[in-house]
Amino acid sequence: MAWPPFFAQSLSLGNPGSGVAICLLWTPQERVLPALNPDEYALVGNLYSRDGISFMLRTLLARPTIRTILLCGKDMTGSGTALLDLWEGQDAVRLHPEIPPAAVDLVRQNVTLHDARDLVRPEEIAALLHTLHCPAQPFAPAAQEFPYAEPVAASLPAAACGLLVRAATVREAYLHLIWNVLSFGVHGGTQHSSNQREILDVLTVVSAEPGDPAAFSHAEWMPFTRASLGERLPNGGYSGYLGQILTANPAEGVSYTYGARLRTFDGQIDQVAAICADLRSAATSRRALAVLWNPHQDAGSANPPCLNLVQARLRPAPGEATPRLFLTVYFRSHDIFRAWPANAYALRALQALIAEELGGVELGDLAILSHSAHIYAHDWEAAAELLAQHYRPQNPRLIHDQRGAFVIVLEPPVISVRHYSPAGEHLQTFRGNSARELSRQIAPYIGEMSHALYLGQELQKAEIALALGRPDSFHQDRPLTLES
Ligand SMILES: O=c1ccn([C@H]2C[C@H](O)[C@@H](COP(=O)(O)O)O2)c(=O)[nH]1
Repeated sequence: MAWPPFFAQSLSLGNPGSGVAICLLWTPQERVLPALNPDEYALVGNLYSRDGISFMLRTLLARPTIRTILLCGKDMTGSGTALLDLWEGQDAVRLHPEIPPAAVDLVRQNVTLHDARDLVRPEEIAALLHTLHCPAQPFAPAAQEFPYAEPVAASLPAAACGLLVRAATVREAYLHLIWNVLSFGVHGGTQHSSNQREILDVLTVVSAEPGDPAAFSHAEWMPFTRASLGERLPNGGYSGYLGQILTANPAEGVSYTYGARLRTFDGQIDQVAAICADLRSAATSRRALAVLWNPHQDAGSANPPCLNLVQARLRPAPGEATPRLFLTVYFRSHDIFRAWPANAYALRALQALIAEELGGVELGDLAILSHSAHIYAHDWEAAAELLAQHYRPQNPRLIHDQRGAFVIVLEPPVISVRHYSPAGEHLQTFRGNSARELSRQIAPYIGEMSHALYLGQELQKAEIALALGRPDSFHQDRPLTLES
């Protein structure tokens, strides 16, 4: 059996006859090892995370001759404190479930932890080690090894609030949203019977969904039919769900419609007409706004509207001269799986209707801010199945960075990086000696994660070509040509 069984490359072996292991926490081994006498320890390693404690136990049990652990080095993330807590009998650390409690007890009872946390000076660690005379002495009759299963996390860590999702169409955005809520949504109860996963304040920006309902990106696998969404009628009206949002016609079986709130607020105000009038009188207006929350009716109501605010803006898109019509909406509560796409299509139709009223302006982005973006527990399985069938992560090379492009050129002894706008205008130039230095300089100007990863790889290639004295071997987007 190979020992150590895990992370062997990250551990330094000394004298198998010693019963001492040194845990350096976050302090680099290469700083400390030169000062130590390798006869005086069996093993030196780090402990960066709480998960590492399980691997430490596995290593000790796989060759049960280590009787003292010298715990020193910088305790950056509290992993050292967690280790001590475990030795003191607390159950605060989640250990790998395959390690039986009896095996954990065996280690705790037979291996002494020598607490010298935050001792970082190599000479001081060496001096302390010298005082710990502890030969290898078995504390168990045989080695114990346990199976190891990769973890499957139920929910991944993320910021408490705020997520930006960009997509060309409602269909594409819908799949991204489901993936995000299932992956990062916080589990919790609701006022309804089912539990949910929820992200707070998700801003979804849809840039290229057609405004004409006949051309919507609807797919037959969405949880509502194309027929129920409705269409534009020859008389200028709308049928189905579109009718409920764009017209004041009452709908059967619902206590209110968004259309009634938009078109006849408090029984009288046509807020869509008001938005159009406002933008017609002042194209730069920031006051073209409709509210759907009516305090007279909604405070304390059992069924208040989820869509609360709609704002329209006329503004040219970057690099363009003529204004487009942008629409931003706010939902206090959004059922991402069942309601989001139908809401999004109807709002795109509303955006198109306002643009048409304003003389046929082009559509800008539709921005939907969902305060509570959730998927109910009874839909988790169907939502996951939908992803399995239809969600393909985007090819990072095809994601367009609206903050521009970077061209890397070697000008020995420096690397130069030219920043261009999406329209090809040269904006600024950065110069530096290493990939790390340039990464730091350009990071604030990169708009997409995939673009940052790509540039990191290209910069590293440029640095290697420079270090090898072969600047000719570097061409951005091509492998290094070192053979010739
Ligand atoms: O246009 C709508 C109407 C309703 N809902 C969902 C959001 C919530 O899941 C539920 C309303 O529940 P409360 O937030 O009021 O508890 O309906 C939407 O997502 N969009």
